[in-house]
Formats: sequence, structure tokens, C-alpha cells
Amino acid sequence: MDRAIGVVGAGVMGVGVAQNLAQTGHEVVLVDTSEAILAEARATIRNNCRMSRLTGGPELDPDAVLARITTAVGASAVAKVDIVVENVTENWDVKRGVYQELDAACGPDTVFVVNTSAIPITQVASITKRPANVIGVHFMNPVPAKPAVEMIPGVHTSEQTIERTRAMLSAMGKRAIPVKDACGFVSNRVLMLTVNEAAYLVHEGVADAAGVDDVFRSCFGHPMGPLETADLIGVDTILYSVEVLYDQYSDSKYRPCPLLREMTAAGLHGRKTGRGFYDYGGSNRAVV
Ligand SMILES: NC(=O)c1ccc[n+]([C@@H]2O[C@H](COP(=O)([O-])OP(=O)(O)OC[C@H]3O[C@@H](n4cnc5c(N)ncnc54)[C@H](O)[C@@H]3O)[C@@H](O)[C@H]2O)c1
Repeated sequence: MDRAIGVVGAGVMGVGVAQNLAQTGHEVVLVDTSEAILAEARATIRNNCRMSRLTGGPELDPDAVLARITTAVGASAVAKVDIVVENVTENWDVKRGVYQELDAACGPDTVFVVNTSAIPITQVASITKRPANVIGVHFMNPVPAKPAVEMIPGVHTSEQTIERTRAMLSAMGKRAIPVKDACGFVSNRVLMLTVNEAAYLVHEGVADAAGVDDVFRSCFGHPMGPLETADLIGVDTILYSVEVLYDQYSDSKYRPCPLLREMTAAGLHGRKTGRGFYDYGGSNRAVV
């Protein structure tokens, strides 16, 4: 089993991936662009470990989990690891810069695991000198609580890379569901359209966010409505993912809802900024 694992990006997903790896015995190097983001990531992991039992997870010792996580600024800090799990912003310019840096810094055998909502894996692999070592894993959020992921080999991904990735996932307690490399994979071809259309309902005044979510919860029995889900994922990440789908398929059904653009510009990104479709400053009242 590969042991030292690099986690690039310490946002919503990077924090979950790093915690999941560390709580299953892996040494982790977690990187982002500033010490302030990394300090917040450590605080979030500590809090999530404390809350683990209450949210149906295992009993976790926050100090033991954090002791396995080293933090550093800059993607080249993962130069010595066997596998890198990349979780940076869902934007091609950002991902491209990170992969160029990683490709130059890491040894030729290092596997790059792309955690993306929609960007095709072969597109990422094509800008590296190691396309056989690049694979997609679409982790679900919150990472430690979700038992399965989509695993997406690109055109050039080798069997060895698939096996190393499967071994890492299995050691994390995850089952890999293989999916072909098409923009949005299975999950986000459907989910992003649903969330985008739900945002349109609010934008057009058909219902407010609580009303939309109530229909999905009460009439369909979904545990969460689409706009609560948007706040969990990140409203900005939803917008970027819908933009990737729109670009890749040139299909107007993926036209992003203007409300998502406005909320992203206003910093109403959901749980991670304290306010999105709902206010997380104590109440769970719909605000949009
Ligand atoms: N949020 C979800 O529910 C979810 C689920 C599955 C997959 N994803 C995908 O995972 C990826 C990360 O999403 P997220 O929700 O964690 O986003 P996020 O906005 O919460 O975090 C992204 C992090 O990347 C960091 N970053 C940006 N440029 C960087 C660089 N050059 N080097 C190092 N770090 C850098 C940012 O500072 C930020 O901390 C995206 O591609 C997203 O589509 C998200």
C-alpha cells in the first residue's frame, strides 16, 4: 500500500480527504496557498473529529489524526509522496497551473488523483508528462462519511494506476464505482442540472429556497433538498461545475442560473462562508 499521500487544496474536499486518509493510518502532506487557510483546515479537521461520533462516524482522537497530517504552502511540497489527491478550485486555469507545478516537482511514478466535479480526466492528463499515472476520483461530500466514489480512468490511465488507486480507496474504506470519462461523469450530469434548475425556481420567484427543498424532502423523501445540497457543496463550486458542463457540451440545458453568479460574486457560497441559500449564523432560515 502507498503510505505517504499528498493532498493539494485544503478547502471543503481537501479537508475531508486529508482527515479520511489520516484516520485510516496514512501519513498526509496537506497543501494550500496560505498558512491562514491551512490553520483553518486544521481547526476544521479537529472539530470534525470531535463531532465524528455524533454524526454517525467512528470515535476519533483529533490529536492522533492531526499528528499524521503535515501542512505546507505550495503544491511542490508534495514532491516526495507516492500519490497526490488534488482538490483545488473547479476552474481549468487554476487546475492547469497546479498540474504543471506538480508534474515538474513529483517523481515519474507518482500517481495524480484528480478530484473534480466535471473536468474530463483525459484533459488533465494531457497537460502532464505522465498520462498513464493520472486518474479521476470523484469523492462525495462529506468525504469521511461517504462509502463510495466514482473512479474515472482517462484514455491513457494504466492498469497499475487503477490498482494503486483502488488500494488507496479501499484502505480509506471506500468502494470505487467505475465510470467512463465524460464531463460531469454520472453524478454531476444529473445533480448539477437539478441544482441549477432549482436555483432558477428561486430566481424566477416560483418558490423560495425552503419551499423548493420542502418539495424534495417531503414529497420525494430526499434527505436533503437541492439548495441545501448546493450550500453543502459550495454555491461557487456549483457555478464553476455548471460552467464546465456548458463549455464542454455546448448545450444550452447547462446555461448557468444568474442567481448562482450573483451569489458567487457576493460571497454567499453556502456553509463554508456562513451564508448561501440559508443562513448558518445560528438559524437555518432560508435567506434567498
Ligand atoms: N464541494 C463538493 O461537494 C465537491 C464534491 C466532489 C468534488 N468536488 C471538486 O473538488 C475540488 C475542490 O472543491 P472544494 O469544494 O474543496 O473547493 P473549495 O473552494 O472549498 O477549495 C478549493 C481549495 O483549493 C485551494 N487552491 C486554489 N489554488 C491552489 C493552488 N494553486 N495550490 C493549492 N491550493 C489551491 C483554495 O485555496 C481552496 O482552499 C473541485 O474540483 C470540486 O469541483 C467538490
